[in-house]
Amino acid sequence: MARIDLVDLAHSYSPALQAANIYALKPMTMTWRQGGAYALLGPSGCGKTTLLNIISGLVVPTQGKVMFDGTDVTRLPTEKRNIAQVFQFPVIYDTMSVRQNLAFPLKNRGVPAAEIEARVKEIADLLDLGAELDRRARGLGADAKQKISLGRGLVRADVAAVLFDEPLTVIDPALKWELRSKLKALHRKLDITMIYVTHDQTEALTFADTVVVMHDGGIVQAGRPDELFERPEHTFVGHFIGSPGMNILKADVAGRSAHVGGVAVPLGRGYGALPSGAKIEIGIRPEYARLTGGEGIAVKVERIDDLGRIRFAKVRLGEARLSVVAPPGVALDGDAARIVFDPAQIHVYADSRRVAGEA
Ligand SMILES: Nc1ncnc2c1ncn2[C@@H]1O[C@H](COP(=O)(O)OP(=O)(O)OP(=O)(O)O)[C@@H](O)[C@H]1O
Repeated sequence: MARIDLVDLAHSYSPALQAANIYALKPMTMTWRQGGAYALLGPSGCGKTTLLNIISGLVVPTQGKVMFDGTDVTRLPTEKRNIAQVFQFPVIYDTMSVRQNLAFPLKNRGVPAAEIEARVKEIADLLDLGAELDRRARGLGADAKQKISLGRGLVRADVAAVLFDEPLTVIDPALKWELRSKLKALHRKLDITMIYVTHDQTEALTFADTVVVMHDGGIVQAGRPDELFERPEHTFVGHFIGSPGMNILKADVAGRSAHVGGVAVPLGRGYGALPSGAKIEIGIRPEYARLTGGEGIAVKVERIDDLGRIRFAKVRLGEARLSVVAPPGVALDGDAARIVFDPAQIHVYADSRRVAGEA
């Protein structure tokens, strides 16, 4: 168990790339607290695996330090870092039984037999592998094999951290939900620092208590799932989290109102001088904008998507397109309609970063 500090860390994969100022990871400083459940979330190519490999020791960063509980481990090889890793595909011994597979990391470190037995049983029960303990791994399906991999990653109580790299990729969709909940329960019980890499927001939001969102080699926000939803610090977070994502609209902002395509939109906070020359946008989640029976801003409805529990309308406001809630009972007369926003839920962004505003 450890607290992990990344201090002024950055990485470029070669001197030539560095000379061209191309960094897979841009300079960052952050702390992963002991016992935290983190998800590292972002689209393909944003630098998640690079960051995970720097923490595990597979990659030495171009710049900066990795500290485990205050000790500099930047140049320490993986096997000396006392971490466990779970990859996309099962890493197990086919010829061994499930029990032997789970016991292996403990046996390797000379843990007493009675302790091994108890720990293997505990982990097997938590992962619903209790009935398979004496079966040979070879005969099991992909799901069960990956469960063994997860178990091998979690079986040691003394690890600094467990790193998961898209661990549920091979798991049947119906089982994914269950395994995610199990991992969360295991985290609560075991009090181990866990870092879970994924590009899937549902996986990240259901597993983690802190979601670290990466974009283009940098961390754009680290926060609780509700913070990412309610107060995205970067337009990328607004757009990437949520389904549909946040509406981001070009605007002119002065005081407590924004102008979007010539239409005035009242804001819940006041904005003094915004950085001159910056790109100014407002962001509003579809859940906080809705079609009305009469009042509000005139828009053109392009389509309605019925998601069962909720309906979203895609509407056009001048040049901008946005998603808004279409409440039950709101009758549409042709494609012309009106929408209202909840002013308290509108955020203002300057060059993609949220501006706090005054109450
Ligand atoms: N060995 C390498 N040499 C040069 N560039 C690399 C190398 N590995 C990764 N990159 C580049 O670094 C950037 C970050 O890649 P990385 O694999 O960390 O992203 P990722 O978010 O994990 O993506 P994915 O989900 O596709 O694995 C990308 O632009 C990638 O092309």
